[in-house]
Amino acid sequence: MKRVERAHNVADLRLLARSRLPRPIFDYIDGGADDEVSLRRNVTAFKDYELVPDVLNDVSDVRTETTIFGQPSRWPLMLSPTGLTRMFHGHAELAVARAAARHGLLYSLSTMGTTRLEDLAQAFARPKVFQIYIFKDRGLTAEFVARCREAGFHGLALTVDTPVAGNRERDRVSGLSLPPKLTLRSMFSFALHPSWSIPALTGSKFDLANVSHKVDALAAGPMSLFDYIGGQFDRSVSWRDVEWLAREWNGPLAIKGVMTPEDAHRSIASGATGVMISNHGGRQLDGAPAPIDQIAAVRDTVGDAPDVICDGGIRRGSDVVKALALGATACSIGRPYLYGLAAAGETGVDHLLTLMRQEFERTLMLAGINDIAALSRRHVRHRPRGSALHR
Ligand SMILES: Cc1cc2nc3c(=O)[nH]c(=O)nc-3n(C[C@H](O)[C@H](O)[C@H](O)COP(=O)(O)O)c2cc1C
Ligand SMILES: CC(C)CC(=O)C(=O)O
Repeated sequence: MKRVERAHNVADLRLLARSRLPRPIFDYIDGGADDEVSLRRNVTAFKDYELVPDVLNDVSDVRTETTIFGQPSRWPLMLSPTGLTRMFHGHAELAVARAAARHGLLYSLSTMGTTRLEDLAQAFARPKVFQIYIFKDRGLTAEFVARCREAGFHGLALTVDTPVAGNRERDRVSGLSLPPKLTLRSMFSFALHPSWSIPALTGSKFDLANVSHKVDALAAGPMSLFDYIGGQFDRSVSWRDVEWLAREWNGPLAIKGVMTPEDAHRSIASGATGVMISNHGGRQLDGAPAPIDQIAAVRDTVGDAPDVICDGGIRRGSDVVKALALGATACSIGRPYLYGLAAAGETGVDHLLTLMRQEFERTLMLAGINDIAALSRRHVRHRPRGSALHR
């Protein structure tokens, strides 16, 4: 049995990823902003919800299919956009997208991805979403819309929680740069991981494939992520941009990084078809609430039609069941699939998606649910930590 197949859950895959990657690269995936309060809370908040089961409901056939961004999905999970994916494994975004396709799930490609959107589209016939960061060069945004339409992307996600880079102290300590460079502190860790380091430092590319034709910031040599974001991302982004993008794209559009019912309402009023409730996996505003805790209020405000996607902290299939019961259309994951990718490439992502799917289906059956449409708020009960039921 391969080592990755002995991983029984996301936590096991995380440990495998940690052993495979030089520490600065692992920390870039794993870390969050400031004191990492939101990073931890995103995960633990799920444990504050109990699942209240029904029984004797005939769960021999469980219906899990749904629609996200107007596209069919085998179950209510999608893969969030992550930048710089080639740093974690040489097969990068294509490996993740292929595994997602095998599982009948939507994949999202980041503006800051390391695969051209056209190449991804060609290799990935399944429904796909492009995530947009708005650069100071506004021409890029209009270009993305045209390129995505031409390449056959089905939806856009506009990330709005990154006007500046969050203060990721693990990256400051490790001296993480684009592309990675050796520092005195990191040299030892790179030397201990030759299978990562040799191809990485001697040739494989960290090309920001979708923007590098216009933004040549890295030409002068490695720079920190903080400097890159500070130099390139547009801080003046506002609701007018949402209205503009919704008009230009005229298709499924989610605003990623919305945390409140008010902003969710405004997103839909501005022309978006959905929101991703997200604090960027605790990598931006530390102290922001956990997405799971915001779902019910957001759903109550926007009504039944818009996509409400819970993004952040999902580590078990049972977490997806809880989010759906509270009113989410689906959940989206970042780190879990990156741990799988770093652990074993496409096989690792595949294994992760199999594990989460099994957990999801098992939880539904144990909770007496034979159709996800039947999940409702009576299936969850909020029991904040400290109750005797929690460790
Ligand atoms: C390494 C890494 C890179 C990320 N890059 C992006 C990105 O380019 N664009 C974006 O909108 N979100 C990005 N995110 C945030 C994810 O899309 C997602 O919101 C987050 O990972 C969800 O939390 P989770 O990791 O707990 O699942 C990134 C997250 C990680 C861990
Ligand atoms: C390259 C970055 C902007 C990707 C990102 O959003 C992140 O690291 O959280």
